[in-house]
Amino acid sequence: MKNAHWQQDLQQISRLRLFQNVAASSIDQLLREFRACELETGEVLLSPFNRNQYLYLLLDGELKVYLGSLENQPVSTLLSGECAGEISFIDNDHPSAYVVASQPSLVLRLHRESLVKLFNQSPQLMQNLLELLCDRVRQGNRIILDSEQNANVDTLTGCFNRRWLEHVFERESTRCAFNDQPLCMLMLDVDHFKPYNDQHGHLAGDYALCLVAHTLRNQLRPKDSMARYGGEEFVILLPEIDEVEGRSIGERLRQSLEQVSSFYSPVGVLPGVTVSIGLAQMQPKDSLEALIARADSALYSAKQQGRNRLVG
Ligand SMILES: Nc1nc2c(ncn2[C@@H]2O[C@H](COP(=O)(O)OP(=O)(O)OP(=O)(O)O)[C@@H](O)[C@H]2O)c(=O)[nH]1
Repeated sequence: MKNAHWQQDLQQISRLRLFQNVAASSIDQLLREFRACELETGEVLLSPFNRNQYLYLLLDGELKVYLGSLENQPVSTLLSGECAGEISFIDNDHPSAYVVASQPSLVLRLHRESLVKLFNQSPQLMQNLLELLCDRVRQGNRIILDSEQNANVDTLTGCFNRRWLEHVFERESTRCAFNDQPLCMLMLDVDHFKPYNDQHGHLAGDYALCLVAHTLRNQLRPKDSMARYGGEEFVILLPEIDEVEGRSIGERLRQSLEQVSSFYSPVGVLPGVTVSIGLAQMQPKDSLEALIARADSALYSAKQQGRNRLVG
């Protein structure tokens, strides 16, 4: 990082979030504590491995924020007017993220020794700093929520995955048991999927799985839950549905796929697929494992009996 010559521009400074509503007379005095520096593209401004002593204000250019590793996707982009390093500037600890210049950038930096001076000179500036910190906390929470959600979603089909099924079963089984309501599980497996892949290619197989997920999901109620349980296996939870009704729902789902003789995909027109289905109704005190074991054994029978059918 090189020191830069910077022509003080009060109008530009008063637009910075940190200086909003700070009296112009104070800004002039406060700015004496700041130094201007230039960053080259790719230069690492903050790293969790180096203690940070500075608060940075981005005047020009762009900074990217990375969590964990520089190999990851950036979690946010800082544009001119924004701050970097405020957390480690205040708690005098290591930064929690990498901040890297993604363009040649100009920053103003402030050493933490000046913190007390700022505190005395401008309560408004300290309030702005606190608001910036609140933004960071909220942004961090959003990142946690997003990554939690991604960890629950299967990237190929957009269905929820096995991890999420565990979570939702806990909730739905407790709710149904409490309300004295039944709960049914359907376990579905695509028939002859290995030969399908062998004949049409793995990518075609991927599109067939998307077709299955899309066709099934479109027929479910909002309170039903569908997860991709494994490669070509899906699990559906039907709260407040008993075995009899579950059978007719499963049968309807099976038929809806049977009726798709071919479908359009980015690799051309492909034949449809059928599914075999195992059905099981939750028994009192059933664990997810126990219910899955019964649905799986019914599915095995459906395969044994010739596939493209429902057993349970
Ligand atoms: N294209 C694709 N194939 C997958 C995916 N996950 C699993 N498979 C394939 O699914 C096939 C499952 O084959 P098997 O378990 O032998 O069963 P099957 O050929 O469907 O036969 P039955 O289940 O007995 O009707 C394997 O060839 C896996 O490679 C995936 O995400 N995409």
